[in-house]
Amino acid sequence: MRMVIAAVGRLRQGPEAKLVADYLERHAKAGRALGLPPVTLAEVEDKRGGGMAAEAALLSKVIPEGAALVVLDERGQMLSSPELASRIAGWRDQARDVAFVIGGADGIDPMLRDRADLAISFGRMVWPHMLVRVMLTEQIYRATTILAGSPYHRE
Ligand SMILES: C[S@@+](CC[C@H](N)C(=O)[O-])C[C@H]1O[C@@H](n2cnc3c(N)ncnc32)[C@H](O)[C@@H]1O
Repeated sequence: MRMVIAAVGRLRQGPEAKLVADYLERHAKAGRALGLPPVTLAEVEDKRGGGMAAEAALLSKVIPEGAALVVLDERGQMLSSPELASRIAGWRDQARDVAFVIGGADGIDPMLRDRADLAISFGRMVWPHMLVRVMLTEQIYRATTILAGSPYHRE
């Protein structure tokens, strides 16, 4: 199993990048005993102004073939943290790769969005993509702690 976050745009050094690195490191440590791999971050950037279609083409190149495709989208489903944990455990148990996709300023091209296995919403409000990275990495770490039975997550 591989776990990838495929995101449009480059996250420069700063508080968001620090938080993302911290959650990814915590997930990597906690996930080892559970058979969960570290999450790799694949950033794509279209410098030619090709819009969402060009971004989707770049994103498709970094999404492993056959991976469960999870798009982050305000129109998606609002999962609980235990529900996300159980989805992740399911992909692990099927030895299936998973790719979480975060779009750019205009969102995710409908061609890519429509073939997603799952669309996750962090509420109906639109968040900046770098904050979505922070929230997603925290939720992946939280899911890992739920699977580990550690007290980080409390209902
Ligand atoms: C600035 S938003 C783009 C919003 C754009 N209007 C759209 O239609 O998707 C950049 C990316 O952050 C993610 N995002 C923003 N708000 C979100 C939310 N509430 N839930 C899940 N993902 C969100 C999505 O991946 C989105 O493509």
